[in-house]
Amino acid sequence: MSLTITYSPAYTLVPTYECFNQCSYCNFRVQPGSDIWLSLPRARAMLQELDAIEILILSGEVHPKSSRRRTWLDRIYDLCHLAIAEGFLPHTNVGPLSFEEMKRLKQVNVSMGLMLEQLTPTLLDNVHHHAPSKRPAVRLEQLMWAGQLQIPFTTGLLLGIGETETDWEETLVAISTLHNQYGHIQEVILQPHQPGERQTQLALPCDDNMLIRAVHITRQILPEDITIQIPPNLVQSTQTLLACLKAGARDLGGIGPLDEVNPTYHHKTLSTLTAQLQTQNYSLTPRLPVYSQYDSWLPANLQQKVQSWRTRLDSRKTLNIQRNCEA
Ligand SMILES: O=c1nc2n(C[C@H](O)[C@H](O)[C@H](O)CO)c3cc(O)ccc3cc-2c(=O)[nH]1
Ligand SMILES: C[C@H]1O[C@@H](n2cnc3c(N)ncnc32)[C@H](O)[C@@H]1O
Ligand code: MET
Ligand code: SF4
Repeated sequence: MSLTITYSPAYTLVPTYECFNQCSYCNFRVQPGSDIWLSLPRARAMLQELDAIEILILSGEVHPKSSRRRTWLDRIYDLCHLAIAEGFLPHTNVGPLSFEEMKRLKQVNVSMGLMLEQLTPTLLDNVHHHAPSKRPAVRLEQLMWAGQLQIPFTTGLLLGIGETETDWEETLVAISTLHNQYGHIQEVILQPHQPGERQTQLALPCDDNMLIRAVHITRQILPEDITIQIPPNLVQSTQTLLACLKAGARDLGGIGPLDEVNPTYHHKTLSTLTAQLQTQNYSLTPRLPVYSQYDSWLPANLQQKVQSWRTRLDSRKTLNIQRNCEA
């Protein structure tokens, strides 16, 4: 029997690249006011004939006290609503939200996400010096609210931004503690930092051995029911990817035409990834952006859409098995 590795067939919509934070490793942000926000008609056009299930809504941030904050959140809500109307399942990751904002977006998302990055406050003196959204207390509170609101949640660690192994452990223990309380963390991303062309401060990439070590440590600390996700385009070799799987990673995250956060690091095609995984007897299979144990947490209309996607995926798999048997 082969071991199943999952990925989410995804397409990313970016409401705006403008962001009031300046994380020194970011290749995504532009100055507030210098960007034209994604309009609904343009988004509708982008969503035509996509081979995706998940729509990842990934955004730069408008300051919580700005007069434009309400318009920004409305646009995010409307984009999620549009994605659902077009037959997709939204997952929103747009930085910290107020409790009310999060509650509102729960109505139009099958899961949501926010990277914890790292809990250590030392990063506020360097990479996060101009990034108030990255204050550890603010992000921890987000994870707690998501639990209270019963939102299936994705979080993760950004690796190689100047933290120590003890910092990883501290962050992972905090995630475990919150999950033990609310049971809402479906997956944890181990995101190796990779330099791009636009970041304000040149920095080294996260070394592959460091990533493999992080997977080992993570598997030891996190509860069994949290899946470890590795973005395959950010590892430097196939060997490393296979070593991460051996160490306990089970998911490759959203795979689509463009990684908006790291646009210079392209994904391999699914058939290449499938072949590479097969050499070690892993089989690659698509999944939804919500793990099935959380289906009952979703609003009724979204439960219906998720059910029909599950049926579609199951029949696709049966077809594949039949084809393999005939071949
Ligand atoms: O294509 C990407 N997808 C990213 N995703 C998407 C992720 O791969 C999928 O949306 C989840 O697996 C949900 O199915 C994130 C989701 C989060 O909630 C938090 C952070 C990320 C980071 C990225 C990313 O850098 N690139
Ligand atoms: C959406 C997520 O993308 C991650 N992120 C931001 N910039 C980079 C980079 N250069 N390399 C890898 N990950 C990055 C952060 O962890 C953020 O929370
Ligand atoms: N701004 C959000 C965050 O950092 C999501 C996008 S980052 C490119 O959490
Ligand atoms: S990583 Fe997110 S919060 Fe930081 S500057 Fe980039 S878009 Fe803004």
